[in-house]
Amino acid sequence: MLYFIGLGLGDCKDITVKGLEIVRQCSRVYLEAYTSILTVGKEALEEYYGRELLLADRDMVEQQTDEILKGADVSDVAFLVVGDPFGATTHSDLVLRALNAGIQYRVIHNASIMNAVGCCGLQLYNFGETVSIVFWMDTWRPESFYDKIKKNRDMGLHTLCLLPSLSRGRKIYEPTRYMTVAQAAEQLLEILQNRRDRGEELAMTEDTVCVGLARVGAEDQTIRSGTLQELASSDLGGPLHSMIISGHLHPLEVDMLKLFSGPEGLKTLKMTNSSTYVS
Ligand SMILES: C[S@@+](CC[C@H](N)C(=O)[O-])C[C@H]1O[C@@H](n2cnc3c(N)ncnc32)[C@H](O)[C@@H]1O
Repeated sequence: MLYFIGLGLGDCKDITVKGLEIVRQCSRVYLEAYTSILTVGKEALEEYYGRELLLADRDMVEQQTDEILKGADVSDVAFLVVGDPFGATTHSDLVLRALNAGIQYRVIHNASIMNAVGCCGLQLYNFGETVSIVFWMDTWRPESFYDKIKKNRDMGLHTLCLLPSLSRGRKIYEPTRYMTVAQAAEQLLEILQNRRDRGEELAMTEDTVCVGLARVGAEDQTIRSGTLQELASSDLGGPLHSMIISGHLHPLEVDMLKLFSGPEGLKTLKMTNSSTYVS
């Protein structure tokens, strides 16, 4: 049996009881190490689970699948994924390859960033398509995520933006580079300026209400609501970060966001339903 086991978002203890029992009885346990991370690191997981973990980077999962599947028809193998195995991650290819090789599989679910973002008070019902923001390079500066945000906002929907965390390779579990909420907000501000220069009708402005979320589920989880401009100069600490661009805001959502509006006096500002702050 191949078990896909979600680890949750916070630390080693977020694995479910069912997941932990399976990890302890499997013959091999792989830790998927490229779509997300737990900041506690591999060693802490190994100590808590009482098992050695084999790192599975993108190359292994996509090109050396046989190594993961070896013997899973006659013994149990676990494949651990941070968050939920099917939350903003697709391991369908591994599922299909397992079935093709005559290997059964089971999924042990856990919390995902896709649902945990509800902690900021924005209703999950009111979210549109999730987008992934990418690191810009000198000559490669795609803006397609902005167009998706625009589609969502045109329908009054919030947008969850996942921010990249790039792992250096197989032997290194911690990402060497991750995008902060401030960097994502800066990229969006630049796109807004580009689109304004082109005379386009904008999806949002510098004053649109956004939410930055860092290390959701961990002890030091940090949530910050503010305008896009304000988030561009925020510092939410270490990885991982996500950001939400609000759509139409229900009064209850506004009340919740005010809880996270920071020390700089934003609490004296009122948010309107048009998703902008007014003084
Ligand atoms: C490709 S998704 C993988 C999601 C994972 N399978 C899950 O179900 O949560 C990884 C992205 O989700 C976001 N993310 C994951 N965990 C997070 C956390 N604890 N706090 C904030 N953002 C997080 C980050 O933007 C990160 O780069």
